[in-house]
Amino acid sequence: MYALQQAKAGHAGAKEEVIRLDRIGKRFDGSEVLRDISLHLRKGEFVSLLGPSGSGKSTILNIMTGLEEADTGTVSIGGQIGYMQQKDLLLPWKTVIDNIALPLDLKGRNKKESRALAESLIDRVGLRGYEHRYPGEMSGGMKQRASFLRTLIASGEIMLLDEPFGALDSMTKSSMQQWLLEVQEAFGLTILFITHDIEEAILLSDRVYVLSSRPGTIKEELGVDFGVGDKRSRLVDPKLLKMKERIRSLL
Ligand SMILES: Nc1ncnc2c1ncn2[C@@H]1O[C@H](COP(=O)(O)OP(=O)(O)OP(=O)(O)O)[C@@H](O)[C@H]1O
Repeated sequence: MYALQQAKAGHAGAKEEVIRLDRIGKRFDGSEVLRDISLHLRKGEFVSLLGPSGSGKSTILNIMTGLEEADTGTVSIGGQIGYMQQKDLLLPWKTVIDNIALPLDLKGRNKKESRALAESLIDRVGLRGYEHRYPGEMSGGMKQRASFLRTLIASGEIMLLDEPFGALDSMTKSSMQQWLLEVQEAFGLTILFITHDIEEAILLSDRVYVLSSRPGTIKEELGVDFGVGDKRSRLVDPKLLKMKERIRSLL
């Protein structure tokens, strides 16, 4: 898998573009859902799409992955995409390790090799000791980490994450955010992250696209650069509040 072979290869600041959408438009049943959406991601970036419900965020990811077709505009993708959808659930009758290896099984890969690869990465997602548990025996955060690893193993260096932490309580959410930044660093991932949560977008991202709805358009693209320390220090930075207010005024 490319992402694993290229671990630590990509970090924010690298310039190569891996995704570009140019002037995308989309209608469903005659109703305009997306208008003139242009955005890009550079290798190693963490970019968020922040917007109200119905602004077309999931549709944008569906267009990137080819699940939906744009009516107008162009899509360029330069890498392997992994897509973790909102409804991405683990199969309750399979153990964690079998759930993680499932996409490889579906691709017809050797079962032993698939499990060995899943095993080798289980520490990275903090699930050592839980490999043979069933999803029903695990917390929401653990299930999300297993689901994330399943997506990562199946695909590649670009991860599209549709509200992965939306259903988690605030303490779990905050530890998962930290975990995600560490995994991004370890695997050199490029991440496009959908969220409703303004603070979450600011804490995690290098850039944020703010969308408005009906139809979904990009209201603003904001660079998040507080200048000092790692992203965790943003939590206590006075600039956080200002930026939150600014984004709230756009929504
Ligand atoms: N396949 C489809 N057929 C018809 N309408 C659709 C389809 N997919 C999405 N829509 C509509 O397009 C609009 C945008 O949906 P989308 O799920 O992309 O928004 P979103 O910003 O991701 O919303 P949320 O934050 O609630 O997940 C909604 O009004 C939705 O009902």
